[in-house]
Amino acid sequence: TSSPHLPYLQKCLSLAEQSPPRPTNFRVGAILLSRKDNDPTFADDRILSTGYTMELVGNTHAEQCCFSNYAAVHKVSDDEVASVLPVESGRKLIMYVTMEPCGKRLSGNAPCAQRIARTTAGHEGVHKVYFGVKEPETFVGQSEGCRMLTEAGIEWEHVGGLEREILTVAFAGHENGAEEVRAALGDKGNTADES
Ligand SMILES: Nc1nc(=O)c(N)c(NC[C@H](O)[C@H](O)[C@H](O)COP(=O)(O)O)[nH]1
Ligand SMILES: [Zn+2]
Repeated sequence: TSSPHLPYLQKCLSLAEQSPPRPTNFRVGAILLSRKDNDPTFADDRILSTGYTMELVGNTHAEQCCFSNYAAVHKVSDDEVASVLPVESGRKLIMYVTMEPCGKRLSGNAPCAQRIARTTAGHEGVHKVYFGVKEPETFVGQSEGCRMLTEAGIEWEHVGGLEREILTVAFAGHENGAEEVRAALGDKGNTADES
């Protein structure tokens, strides 16, 4: 039986495919939604925002665009997005991202794990993040995103099954993308089943 999370990762993958290919980052897609507690079929999910890498002007990440899009709709600056995220008893904020939120960016811009963690400063914020692959070591070596989420008290979970597709899209702008996909598939934590 396939995981109920896969349709959301599939949608994130479609978002990632809209990202302009670059050798200097990964093409990633993200969704922010509100989920009713104890709702096993996710029937009452409410999509709040989506984003993909470089959707917005500048060197922007998918999760960053997801928050920025939401902030813009609610007429606040990116830094104030936490103040306009919905807080409803019996519901939690969930994020789906094709790739583990970054813990460090070579550009020095604020990493997405930090942006997600900031939503919980003084607010309920994001409760859990589901992602389809760990960040490959290409740019920053061993990824720190999950550790940063844990430190912020935010749950996270790797949902397997779409690793090859997600990495193929992520690496599309890279010189030797196919080789990097094979290497990343070999990494522990991204071992796709042999199918
Ligand atoms: N989760 C995630 N979403 C994205 O939209 C994206 N592009 C990355 N990519 C992570 C990678 O580590 C950084 O792209 C490099 O570290 C270069 O940093 P910049 O992107 O130039 O800030 N990761
Ligand atoms: Zn990021």
